[in-house]
Parts: sequence; structure tokens; C-alpha cells
Amino acid sequence: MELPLAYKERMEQLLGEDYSSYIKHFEKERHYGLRSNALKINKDKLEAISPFQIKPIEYINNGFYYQENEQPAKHPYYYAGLYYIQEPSAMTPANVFPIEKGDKVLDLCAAPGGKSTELGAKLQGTGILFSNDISNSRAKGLLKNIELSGITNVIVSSEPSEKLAHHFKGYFDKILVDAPCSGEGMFRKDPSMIKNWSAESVLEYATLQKQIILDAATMLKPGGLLLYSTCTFAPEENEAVIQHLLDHHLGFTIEPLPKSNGFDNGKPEWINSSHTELENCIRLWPHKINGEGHFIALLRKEETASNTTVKDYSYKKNNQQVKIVTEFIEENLLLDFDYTRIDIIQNKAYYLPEGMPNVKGLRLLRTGWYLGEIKKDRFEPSQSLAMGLSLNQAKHAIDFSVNQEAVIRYLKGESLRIEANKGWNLVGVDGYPLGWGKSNNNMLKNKYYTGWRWM
Ligand SMILES: C[S@@+](CC[C@H](N)C(=O)[O-])C[C@H]1O[C@@H](n2cnc3c(N)ncnc32)[C@H](O)[C@@H]1O
Repeated sequence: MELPLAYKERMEQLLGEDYSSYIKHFEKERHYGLRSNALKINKDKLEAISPFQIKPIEYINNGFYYQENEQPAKHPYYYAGLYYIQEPSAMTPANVFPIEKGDKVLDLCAAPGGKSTELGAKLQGTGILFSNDISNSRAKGLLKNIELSGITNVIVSSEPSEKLAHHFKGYFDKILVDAPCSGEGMFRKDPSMIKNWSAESVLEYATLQKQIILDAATMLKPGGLLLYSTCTFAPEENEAVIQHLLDHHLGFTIEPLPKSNGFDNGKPEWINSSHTELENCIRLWPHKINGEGHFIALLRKEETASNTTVKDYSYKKNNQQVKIVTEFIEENLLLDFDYTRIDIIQNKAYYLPEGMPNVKGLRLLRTGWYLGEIKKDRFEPSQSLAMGLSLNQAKHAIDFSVNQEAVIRYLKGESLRIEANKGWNLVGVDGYPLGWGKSNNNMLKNKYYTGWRWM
């Protein structure tokens, strides 16, 4: 692995005697991780039922290492959304972010969802998770991961941070900026990033990050928290971006973050800053923890800043169509539903989060929990409805054991000969929903979402 000379010189200058340990980490194997999804399962239960060997990550309460030769994405439990596969150090930003139930949380640079899926799990169905990414194609992958995780109180958009900042002044309780960066912390995991690195690109990223963090600051409520993270080491993209925010918004303070063994402080001296509180930030180094590199800062906005002017959402529902959805829910589900929160857009029914804001004019991929489609006078439930339920919330369910070959056949889209109640059945594995099936004369028509099939 040949590192650029300018990179090596800079790291040697910054790290001093630590440089040789840093360089030696490239000779060691990288680490593989997965994180249990608290919307579906707790970490002890996952550890107990895991079909492959997993070992707790020392610094992430719901994270595990797995061995390189395992394939956790090729297992029915993955299809049931029980865990998310993620490099261990990348779990830290969402892990240390103090999210409270009922918070309105923005994940500004969210695709493919490594942080959003954990933020959604921390909200436990309360408040709002607003996940955004400037790239529409990446936002589609983000939406899939959010749906697979069973997050229902969600809005997914694809906008530049600037456009959102115009719309959501002073609105969010918590904002995560997992910024686009030069990726120096991921060189061992993804050597292709080394080819794209240059001293100039570090400065280009720094300019973009300064813009994005100011946009995020605008969208934060008085007293709200902003968590900034990158997977790079360059001080220009880390401490200097935080200093830029402090210079432009005098009311922000840097909050302390919990530091596990091996976590390093931020380095104000690397940018000759007088803000010694930059030491409150976290620097993760691949030679000091079992994981790759990251930087994390937590900032609080002053209480006296001005509050939001965002209006509430105005519903466009058609009562006849809402009735069709309501009848389906009453016939098939055991669920406490607030029917006033159902919205219908082009024959598609959505369950909007409580306190849904006005989102007019934004490029949206999802508003709320997509329940399904109204086709003439009948209702076809969606894959995301299945993923947001627990198996006992369906009046009729088929629960396969993970060892039954029917599970894979179901995930491949095959129809199954099986005794079942006539009509809609929620199909699951070991008590966790996978998707829908429709039964007639003991033949289960497969309604698993075609785009997610097991290949
Ligand atoms: C480091 S990645 C995010 C990874 C993600 N948080 C995760 O954990 O899965 C940075 C993302 O920022 C997005 N991005 C770049 N510029 C942006 C902007 N101006 N506004 C919003 N998103 C932006 C990129 O498309 C990219 O997906």
C-alpha cells in the first residue's frame, strides 16, 4: 500500500513519535463489524442467536466484530433487519450522540444510512428522523436501509444542505453532519481512496465542510446539539471546520464527549487555535483502537438564538381512500393507529410522523411510513409496512424457523404450499417479519418486494 509522499510527510510532522505505530497498522488486518438494531432485537439476544461468531466491540454498546470469512449479508436475519453491517469506528458518531425520545433529528449527509439507522433506533419510533443526501442515487440506497431497519417516523430527501437550510431555520433538536471528506481514516479498509487523495482535495473538502456546517447550524433549534464527524485525519477538515463555525456563530460551545479506552482528544495545537475546548473532540486512530480512523465533535447552540418558523404539513387525503386503508388495517393488524395521520399521495398511503413539518418544494423520496397502494377499491400492503411491524401485530402470521428451507424460497420470491389463513399473512423468521404473502387454498402467493429478493 503506497501512500502519497505529501501525506506521509504531513502525518509524520503531526504525529511525531507516534508515526511509526500509525504506519505499522497497515500491516495488520482490518476489522469487520455489525450493529444490532434496537428496533428489532437487543444486543444480548442477537449475540445468543447469531449464526456466526461475533465478539462485542469494546467501545460500542451494541456493536460486534465478525470474522472476514463470514457473510452476514447473506442470511435471513439480515433480511429481517436485525443488524446493520458497518465498520466499527464508523459506529461511534451515532453511538455517542445523545438522542432523546421525541427529538426532531436531521442526518444531513446520510447515505447509505450507517448513522441514520442507529439514530432511528435510538428514537424508538418517536419524534422525527429526517435523512438527507445530496445524491439522489445514494439516497435510494439510504431509503432501502431505513425501510429494512423498520424505521417508520422518517422523512427522506435529496437536497444540498443549502436548500434545506433555507427551509428549516431553527427547526431541529439534533443534527448529525457526517461530512464528505478525503477519507484518510479509511485507507486500510478501502485502498482505492489513496488514489483519490491529494493535498488540494483536502482543501476542497474543507471548503465544502465549512459551508455544510454553517448550513447545519442555521437549522438547529436554540439549545440544540450538532454532531460533526469525518473519517479523515487532516486538521483542515476537522478542528479547523469546528473553529470556522465558532468564528461565525459566537453562541456555539464544544461539549465533552464520552471517551473509551484508546480514544484520543481533538488537537487545537494542530491549527494553532486558542480554543482549547477543541480537546473535547474525539480522534480515533487505527493504531489505538480496533477500528479505522474518525473525528467527532459535539456542539451546542446558544439558548437565545431565534426559534423556527416552519409551518405544519397540510394533508391532501381523500376520505374514501383513507377508508380503504383503515379497513385493511382493522381487518389485518392489531395496531394502535392514529388515523388522522394517514396521508394519500397518488394512490399511495403514508403514515406521517407526529408533528410532520411542511416539506413543500423539497425533493423527497419518502414522507413517513409507506403503508401501501390503493388499487381501485383494494389495498396492497407494502414491504415497508411489513418491516415496521412486529410479527404479533399481524392477525395472521406465518413464522418459519431459520433452518426451514422455505425461508430462502420465500426470500427468492417462490410461491409456497402451506397451511395458512386465507388472505394476507405476515411472513417471518424466528418471530421477525420478512414480508407479505397472500394465501388461498393453502397456496401462499409470494408478495416479497421483488427488488429485495435473495439472489
Ligand atoms: C461520509 S458520506 C455519509 C455516510 C453516511 N453518513 C453513513 O454513515 O452511511 C457523506 C455524504 O455526504 C453527501 N453530501 C456531499 N455534499 C453534500 C451536501 N452539500 N449536502 C448534503 N449531502 C452532501 C454525499 O453524497 C455522501 O453520501
